[in-house]
Amino acid sequence: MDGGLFPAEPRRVADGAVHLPGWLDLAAQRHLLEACRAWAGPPAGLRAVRMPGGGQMSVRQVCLGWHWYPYGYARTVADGAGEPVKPFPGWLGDLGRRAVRDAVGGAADHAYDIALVNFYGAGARMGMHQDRDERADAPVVSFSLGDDCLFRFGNVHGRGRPWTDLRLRGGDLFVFHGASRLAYHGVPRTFPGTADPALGLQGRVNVTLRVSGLR
Ligand SMILES: O=C(O)CCC(=O)C(=O)O
Ligand SMILES: [Fe+2]
Repeated sequence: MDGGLFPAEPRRVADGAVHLPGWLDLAAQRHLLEACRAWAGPPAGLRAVRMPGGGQMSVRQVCLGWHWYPYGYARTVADGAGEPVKPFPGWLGDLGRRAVRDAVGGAADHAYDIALVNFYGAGARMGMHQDRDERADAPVVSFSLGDDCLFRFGNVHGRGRPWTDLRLRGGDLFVFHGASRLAYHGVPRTFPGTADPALGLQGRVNVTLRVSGLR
């Protein structure tokens, strides 16, 4: 954004992957961040995910609707104290459908029922992976808040090249669907201290919305 005077153009990153810089205005970013802070609290709050290999993700996460753990979804914190997962709020689904309408067009009637909220402190990163534990092919909607990051959007065949590196900033929307729904992607780094001071967030938060296809 150029000081907000000229809304940035949607950018097609790959077939089925769209970046809409600055889609959330400051008020919407504040509202989403405030909600994330509430969701981060116990029970079933922010946690460090343990991987099957024994390592720990550097990103801390809280889930709404369905609890993600490697590699599946449950209604409770199945890899923790077993508390029920927090509900997925209706307004967040509305926001997701609006995002898909702007990014993709069409009816956008997807019944979003999962939010994964990721908190990136300084030095946190996320390796190349597919979002493939869902049983539905609805678009994944991603909102970014706070610090900029380097976002790497790759291909459906593997973790390697070709990929496109782009900078996701606070307020940005990224949607991937269709031919890109199972593309590998990751966050090699964030840029600490780049968040808009008006937001009052140190670090980066990313919220992805998904349709589980689970009952
Ligand atoms: O932090 C991001 O921008 C990406 C997060 C992500 O890929 C995920 O939660 O599966
Ligand atoms: Fe992902």
